[in-house]
Amino acid sequence: MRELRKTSQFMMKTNRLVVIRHGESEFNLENKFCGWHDVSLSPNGASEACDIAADALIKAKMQFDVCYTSVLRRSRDTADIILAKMNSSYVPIKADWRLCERHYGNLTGYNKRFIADRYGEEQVQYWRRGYDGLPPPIQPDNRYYYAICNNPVFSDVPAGQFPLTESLHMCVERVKPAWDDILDEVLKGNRVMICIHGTVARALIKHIEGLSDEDIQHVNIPNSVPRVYEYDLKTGKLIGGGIYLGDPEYIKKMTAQVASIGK
Ligand SMILES: O=C(OP(=O)(O)O)[C@H](O)COP(=O)(O)O
Repeated sequence: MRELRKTSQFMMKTNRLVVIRHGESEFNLENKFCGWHDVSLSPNGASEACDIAADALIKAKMQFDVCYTSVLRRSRDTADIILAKMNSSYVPIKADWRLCERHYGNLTGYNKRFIADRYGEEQVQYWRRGYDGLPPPIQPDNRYYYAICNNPVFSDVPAGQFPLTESLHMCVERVKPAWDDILDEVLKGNRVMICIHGTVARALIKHIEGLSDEDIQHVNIPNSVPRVYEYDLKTGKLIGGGIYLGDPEYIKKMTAQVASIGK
């Protein structure tokens, strides 16, 4: 991906878009698969949204006209915190179920190390990062099954489309129509922030950047680090970006932590 432009060349009219993963959640802290379970940010996650995400956006002099989130509270709360710190709480937030995290099936709620010890690291990494890796469907005896099925935040999910598990591939197909709506906003010149989740961000990034099924397996998204894209408003083409805002050493460390199965 090319670098963002530093100066206005040939009077090209462009618009920037930010994709960001929510701050650390309670399940991120406990190293548990989360997916469609609706957990809160950890105290550290709320601080990250304020001190890492918002500060990076303020430093880069970014402002927004509209923000997209999933319907899950870790995504919405992160957007609220960022916009408040930017003195931009007036920015409308559009919560869209199609931007929810990948449904982690029956892995939901389990510690990743526990699952790796039971099924082996190779199998777990395939479930986590293989493009067609499909965890076993969630079962009624999973302790989060009823909380997920009965969560009213999912009331907009059309009948027949409520998943019991999802691969990254399925997540890409779910996110494409939502992305078409978002790209319309970007190309109208509205400044958009998308505040979402690790795997649905990978689905979006694969689609936006045209990454191969193989290459996306190696992409890991740290919490609370803004990733910027730039579009040519005349042609509608992506002309730069996929660039993180923030301290490269911090980003490298946090990305490695996300890639790891952990303890
Ligand atoms: O729900 C999740 O992502 P989220 O914390 O971004 O919402 C996943 O549990 C992240 O786990 P993974 O990085 O092993 O795919």
